[in-house]
Amino acid sequence: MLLSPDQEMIRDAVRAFAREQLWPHAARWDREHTFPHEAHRGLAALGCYGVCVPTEYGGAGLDYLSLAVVLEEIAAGDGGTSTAISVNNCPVCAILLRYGSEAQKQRWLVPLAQGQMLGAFCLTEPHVGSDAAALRTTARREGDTYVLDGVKQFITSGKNGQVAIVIAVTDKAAGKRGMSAFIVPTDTPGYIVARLEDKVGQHSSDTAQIRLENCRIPVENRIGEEGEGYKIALSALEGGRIGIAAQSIGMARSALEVAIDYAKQRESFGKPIWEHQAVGFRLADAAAKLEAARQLTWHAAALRDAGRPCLKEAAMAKLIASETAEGVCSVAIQTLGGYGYVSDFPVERIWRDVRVCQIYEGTSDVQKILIQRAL
Ligand SMILES: CC(C)(COP(=O)(O)OP(=O)(O)OC[C@H]1O[C@@H](n2cnc3c(N)ncnc32)[C@H](O)[C@@H]1OP(=O)(O)O)[C@@H](O)C(=O)NCCC(=O)NCCSC(=O)CCS(=O)O
Repeated sequence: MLLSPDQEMIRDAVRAFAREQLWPHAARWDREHTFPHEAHRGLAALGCYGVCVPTEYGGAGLDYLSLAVVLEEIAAGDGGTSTAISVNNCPVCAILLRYGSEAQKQRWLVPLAQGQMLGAFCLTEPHVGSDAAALRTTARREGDTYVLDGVKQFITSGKNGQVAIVIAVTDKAAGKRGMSAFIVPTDTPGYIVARLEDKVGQHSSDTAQIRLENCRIPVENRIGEEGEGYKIALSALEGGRIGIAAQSIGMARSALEVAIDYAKQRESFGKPIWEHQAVGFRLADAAAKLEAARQLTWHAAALRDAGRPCLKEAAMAKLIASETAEGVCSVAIQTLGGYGYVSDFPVERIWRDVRVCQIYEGTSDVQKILIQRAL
């Protein structure tokens, strides 16, 4: 698949930003667990917060292929930053765009797409991950308000975000049709950041456990009708998975570039290790697999842009890209030998950052469920 001249221009602009403003700082953000506010402001100014949101709602008015390109470039600069931006785009902005009322779009989508706010998505719970229909968090209607109670787990930007979309049970007896989606500003009393997870990687983005304790929000913050929450969540995850696939590719691409540079400089047995077939073939293999994953991802994005079903293709893209990316990072480490395993070089960090792409927004096994169903 080819990018259009406009998509190439967008790629080049975000790539330049990522090379100058993300990549040089990523190791320090990782070490110091820093959320890079300044870099986020720069990415927001570039239109990265609401890539597929129409311009009348504050977005860049582009398509999913452009979003995939943007996320690959951000991830090539810093994995954790790409995750926060990915979640903000999809599921968060995507849900408000597709299911939000006009008033909700004006109140929440516009600032989220412009980057004045950062969004979080609260589906997963401590005891409920893949089986997303088994949620326990409840939303009880009381007059003109809903009162939310429960615990949400592994929430990207749960602390640094200003608004969260929360999926909660409104009618237990109705099962999958008994869940609803709500907009919860994170400064609402009862929205409690219970803890920040101590993660293997992606230290530049916060992952929080959120306790909702008597958290009262107005009825107008419900998205869509009561009972539509599960469908809203699953439909948004479809697009989100294209984003995670693209991120995986971006992170792995950077690791591969480091490995190629190293292999061309490092000498053993009288010549650069690049000239040893064992090393060169390993890197060639990694580059080929990465390009295949990119093409699968772009294909899923193009289907979505064409308004065609892409549930299976999005699942395939996430499965293949995230698993390929870990393999490519491992090859990069192998190429650097001992130096690949220490923090003097970036490949161990990228390997840590990319590992979670096989887990969040649906594990590899969940992607296989979706693919198998479509066969
Ligand atoms: C494992 C699952 C795939 C199982 O799904 P189900 O079998 O329970 O769901 P269905 O019965 O197929 O669908 C229910 C309902 O939704 C509609 N639906 C489903 N997919 C779509 C779609 N892509 N677009 C539109 N609508 C859709 C479907 O038609 C049904 O509607 P009706 O009832 O017929 O009207 C599923 O549970 C699953 O995906 N599990 C994984 C959950 C997951 O990814 N969790 C991670 C969450 S985010 C996270 O990790 C935190 C990181 S971050 O901060 O984002």
